[in-house]
Amino acid sequence: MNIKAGQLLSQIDNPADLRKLSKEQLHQVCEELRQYIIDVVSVHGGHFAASLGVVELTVALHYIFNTPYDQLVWDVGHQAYGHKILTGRRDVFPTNRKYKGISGFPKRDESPYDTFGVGHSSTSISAALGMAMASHYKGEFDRQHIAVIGDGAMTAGMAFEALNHAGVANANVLIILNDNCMSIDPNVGALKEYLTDISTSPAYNKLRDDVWNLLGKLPVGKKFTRDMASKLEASVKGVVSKSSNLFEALKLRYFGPIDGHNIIKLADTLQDLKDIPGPKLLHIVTTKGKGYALAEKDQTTWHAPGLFDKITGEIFKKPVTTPQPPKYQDVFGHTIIELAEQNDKIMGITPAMPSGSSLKFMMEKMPDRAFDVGICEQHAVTLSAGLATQGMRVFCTIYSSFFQRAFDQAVHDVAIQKLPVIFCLDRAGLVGDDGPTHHGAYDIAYMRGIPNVIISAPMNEEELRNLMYSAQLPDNDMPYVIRYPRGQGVMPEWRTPFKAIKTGTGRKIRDGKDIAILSIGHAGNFVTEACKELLADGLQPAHYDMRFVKPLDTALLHEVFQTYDKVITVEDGTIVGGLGSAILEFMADNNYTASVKRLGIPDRIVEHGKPEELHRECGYDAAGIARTTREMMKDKITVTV
Ligand SMILES: Cc1ncc(C[n+]2csc(CCOP(=O)(O)OP(=O)(O)O)c2C)c(N)n1
Ligand SMILES: CC(=O)[C@@H](O)[C@H](O)COP(=O)(O)O
Ligand SMILES: [Mg+2]
Repeated sequence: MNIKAGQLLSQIDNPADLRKLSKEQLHQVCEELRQYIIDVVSVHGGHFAASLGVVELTVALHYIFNTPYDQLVWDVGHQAYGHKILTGRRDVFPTNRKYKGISGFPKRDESPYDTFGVGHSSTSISAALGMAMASHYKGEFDRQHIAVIGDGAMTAGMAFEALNHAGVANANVLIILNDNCMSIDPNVGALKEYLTDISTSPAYNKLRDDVWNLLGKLPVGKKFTRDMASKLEASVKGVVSKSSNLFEALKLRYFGPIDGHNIIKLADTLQDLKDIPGPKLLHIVTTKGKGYALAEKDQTTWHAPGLFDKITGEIFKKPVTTPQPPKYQDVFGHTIIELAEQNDKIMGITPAMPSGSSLKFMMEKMPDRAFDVGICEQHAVTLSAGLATQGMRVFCTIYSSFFQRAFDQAVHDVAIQKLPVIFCLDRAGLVGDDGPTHHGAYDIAYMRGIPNVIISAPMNEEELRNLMYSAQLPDNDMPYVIRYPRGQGVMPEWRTPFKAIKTGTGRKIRDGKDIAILSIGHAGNFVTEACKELLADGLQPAHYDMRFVKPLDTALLHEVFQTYDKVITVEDGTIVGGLGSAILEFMADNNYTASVKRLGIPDRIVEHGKPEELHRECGYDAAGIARTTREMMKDKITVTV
């Protein structure tokens, strides 16, 4: 379907075209940009509500600043669709997040306007500050550096670390705090309450008006002078003590809050702020999903709704005739409640993904035992460690790629102290459309080197339940990782009775001849499929579901290497340091020789696309496994004519 951009938008091939328009025409540009996002995302999918909320900001930024010379960094980048459309990617926008299409996030090698690659939150202030410091060093004093960060992303430690530095750095950086009171789910924490207070407090509103009056007195086109700056500071002091404004206390000039949907006010304000040197923060208030009523009303659902009918708002579900297996996240979400009903020491922690991880079920049912702590993975892990010191059995659920943030906490606070925190690493493996920033590729590799840690992965829903059950039993006194992928499992009837799985034991799924395939986790199902194909060819591979990467099931591995001289390992994770590497180490340590082929995520960045497309590209879908098996078995295949 050919989706047409509106009359003005279709003529904006880059921000220079936008800058030729009058300020009054910006209203129409905003309207057309919003409509184009709705038209394309409804048909092609992607993040939705966040981009709608920053339409006016996006237009104002590219109108006022000289991008890409002035450097604009979007935090997370899920809200940057308008930015992509205005910066030369309007016509390819329908390929957004598709295999070989443009990325759903800003990406440096995609456009000079994408100054910094993003996907994970709370990096924008550090990155923009780095750019600003480099400009200062190079004498590029006319260059502007802008970080756009949401109220959710602002809750992360990294953002505070950057603010702490920005306030004293001699650098020209503007931080725009896009406050919509939402993360993916409603934002949480004291900062959120503080921002609400600022936005509603009469003292701050008076301060804001004074500041705007002062700015309004600036002669058009005249630079903001030191004199003006000191008057502005005096006005700030006159209304509230500087130390009572968090950002002022951190030595950033604070402006706002202002209405982030008033395009003219935004443009004027940005124009004024351009002339104020040094670190400063503009607080804007916006509505996530602005301009699409259903999204404004249910912002969590419309964060990334999937395909929908833009007129009726109906979100399309895949038509299904047979009972479907649940998503792994939902098996986690329901199972933790069942376990918590039996074990009053169980608690649940998620850093900002209550819906995505399905911990929200427990948060609703047991609000004193399950918590969203904001986009704070490091805190989530050490908090879990603290709870564990007091005998709590904590299930800390984190997306595999976001868990990378908390590696040191996993080592220093959990593993060294041998605290039995249970890490449920959701979205492990290739996640699909979100691409390389979100693939859960590395967790096995980076956790495997840490002593005292158990690493497991279920092949199906039943195993996930049983691993969760086993991890919380009193006889487990070790940190316990359970990794599982995005999306559905394979068992429609998944509410199976709990059975303990002995740590470090795998299982034989099928006996075979000549070759054994060892898999970990959900990818074992690709092996099952491949085996069906191979059996039809007359080949008989054995299949073992290892279940644990650490400790390995050594008894099972001795059986494998004493029986088979050809082995394939399959994992939905990097082959560098993953299950395959662990098997090679076992072989070396035990003087086994066999031909081994490792299948998994290769040692390169895998881009975005549907998981099936990516598994195929990486050669560990069923067809790839069957192909590798045939190649290894070439000498054994007899061709009958
Ligand atoms: C480190 C990390 N943790 C979690 C996420 C998942 N995530 C993506 S967007 C988002 C909400 C961000 O909220 P905010 O910054 O306020 O932006 P908004 O969507 O409200 O515009 C979250 C939690 C992430 N991208 N990175
Ligand atoms: C931008 C971001 O980080 C999240 O919105 C992420 O895309 C969610 O992924 P899931 O769709 O797998 O929950
Ligand atoms: Mg927000």
